[in-house]
Amino acid sequence: MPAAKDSRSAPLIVGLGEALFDCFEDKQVLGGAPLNVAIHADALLRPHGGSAVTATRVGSDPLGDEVVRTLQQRKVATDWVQRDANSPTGRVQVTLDEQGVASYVFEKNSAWDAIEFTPAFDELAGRCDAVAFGTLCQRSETSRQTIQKFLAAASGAVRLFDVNLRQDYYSTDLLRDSLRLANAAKVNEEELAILDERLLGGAGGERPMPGVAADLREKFALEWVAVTRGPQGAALMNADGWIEGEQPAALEEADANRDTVGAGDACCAGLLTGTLLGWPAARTLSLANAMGSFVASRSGATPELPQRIIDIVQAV
Ligand SMILES: Nc1ncnc2c1ncn2[C@@H]1O[C@H](COP(=O)(O)OP(=O)(O)O)[C@@H](O)[C@H]1O
Ligand SMILES: O=C(O)C(=O)C[C@H](O)[C@H](O)COP(=O)(O)O
Repeated sequence: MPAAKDSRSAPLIVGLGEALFDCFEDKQVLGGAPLNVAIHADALLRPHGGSAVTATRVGSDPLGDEVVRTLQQRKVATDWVQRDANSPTGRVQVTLDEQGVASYVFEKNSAWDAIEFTPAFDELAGRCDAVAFGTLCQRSETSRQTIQKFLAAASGAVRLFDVNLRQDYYSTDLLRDSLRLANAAKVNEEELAILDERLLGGAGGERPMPGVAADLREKFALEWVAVTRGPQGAALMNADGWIEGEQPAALEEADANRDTVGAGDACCAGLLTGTLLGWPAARTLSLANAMGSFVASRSGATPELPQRIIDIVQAV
């Protein structure tokens, strides 16, 4: 795994992007990859004196208030939550299939689209140890520029591109540019096949995953490429080759109303935590799988972590 920026004892992770509400048929749940990563990573790093935050922008509306209130309840600092008086907090319509697998339709022109690269963001970028970002948070020209500036200022950090591909919001150029800004990537199987086809000249889905991950890693000079594979768990390609962790738990004892929303984000929190704590890749992947399967077994993206997961991070 890439080493943390230095051996500081209080690692700091930033989830950079849009905090939003996942709107299901019968409920509205706070989410958005950056917020999910921040809440989970903060809980994981706390026993080590570390923390995580989200750098985001929400409306000056009741949903924006709820974002701030939820972060406060989960003891995540809100200093980098910008408020926008002119545009609403983001919302996404989520539809679940019979397996609880989600598809998304995003509402346009949300507060995030006007995210500013402020001196406070600059200061945060300069001292964080890891930052996670995706494609969705680069819908507007303003947000694209803010992401670029933040990542340039975070040049010493682990910069994880979690592709989080939503079909309406990506172009090949955006994918290529994002991979160039990153030094690590997390994709699911479908995203890996799309990147193979679009950026590596593959037929898409025909080549074995380790080979595609190795080519992606080499082409974009990434330290590692993690591939999430649903119930098979995550694996990653780094300088040592293709590495697997302990498999995720089956979802037998899962909530009846479970959904997979946020499983990938929880996995990212585990990947970044293990990386910053200097763990071997296999152990990091085991934590990522424990996180992913726990969140996949529950409703919503940010259930409170059980003690058995905190025990994994606490054990030396
Ligand atoms: N059905 C499942 N059973 C056990 N673990 C799961 C299941 N679905 C997801 N996970 C865990 O969550 C991680 C992320 O899920 P996945 O659906 O592959 O990613 P993404 O949400 O990014 O598309 C997996 O690597 C695995 O650890
Ligand atoms: O921000 C986004 O990209 C969203 O779609 C909002 C969702 O709350 C999560 O991001 C779901 O993420 P995963 O299920 O882990 O892939």
